[in-house]
Amino acid sequence: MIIAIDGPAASGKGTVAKRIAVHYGLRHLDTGALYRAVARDTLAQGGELADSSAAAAAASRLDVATLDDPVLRTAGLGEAASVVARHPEVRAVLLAYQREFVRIPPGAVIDGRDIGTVICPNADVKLFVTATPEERAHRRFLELQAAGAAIAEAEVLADIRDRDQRDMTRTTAPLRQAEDAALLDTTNLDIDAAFRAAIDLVEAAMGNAGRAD
Ligand SMILES: Nc1ncnc2c1ncn2[C@@H]1O[C@H](COP(=O)(O)OP(=O)(O)OP(=O)(O)O)[C@@H](O)[C@H]1O
Ligand SMILES: Nc1ccn([C@@H]2O[C@H](COP(=O)(O)O)[C@@H](O)[C@H]2O)c(=O)n1
Repeated sequence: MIIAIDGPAASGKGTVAKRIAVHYGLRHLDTGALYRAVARDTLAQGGELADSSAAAAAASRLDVATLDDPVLRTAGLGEAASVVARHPEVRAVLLAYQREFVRIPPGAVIDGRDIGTVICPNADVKLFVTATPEERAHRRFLELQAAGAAIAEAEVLADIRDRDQRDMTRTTAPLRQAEDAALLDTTNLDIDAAFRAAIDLVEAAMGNAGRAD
């Protein structure tokens, strides 16, 4: 089974994806970490984020064992990831890894920006998780603050708006809801409520009537 989850930054898609994966005993892939790692490596190798050749070279050499590097969660690498993510050459290299990941039985829960539209257009279930920019900025601010980052909430909101704009307007694989994806707005839902709503949508898409609780 393949469950594809897309949505903008800090909408809660990764949190929901991880819990759905545990619930159904599936593997989980956070594809944002791939782009963050490519940005990290491009810079570490002395390249420019805007240089598609340097970024594609970093993508081809990517060591997926480094995807749990805590530095990937910093605000700067979120922004940097959205720059390398604009290069079609980078996306082509990462597409192969993502398709291979979901192909392994029993399937996977995979979250990102273009999963339902490009990576897994035939996924069994597609969700599009969203929330208002203000709510997303607040959540990301709390997360960064807990990690010890000194950043103002207004700055986080400005970053989120910039990133939304870049992700939605790029030519290759822009962020958008797939026509057959179910919408989950988590603005007024806490994590448990968002998870239960997500399970209801997954079960409905599979033709079942079960609940998470
Ligand atoms: N429904 C919710 N209510 C409150 N906080 C939430 C909710 N869902 C997630 N969070 C928190 O918001 C932050 C962002 O969530 P998460 O990382 O799941 O978002 P995301 O969409 O995967 O973000 P990104 O695309 O940037 O990786 C985390 O700190 C998470 O704990
Ligand atoms: N499938 C994807 C996933 C991510 N991106 C880009 O990476 C940036 C960081 O992603 P996070 O989910 O970790 O916030 C994101 O802003 C996108 O530019 C992507 O293009 N496709």
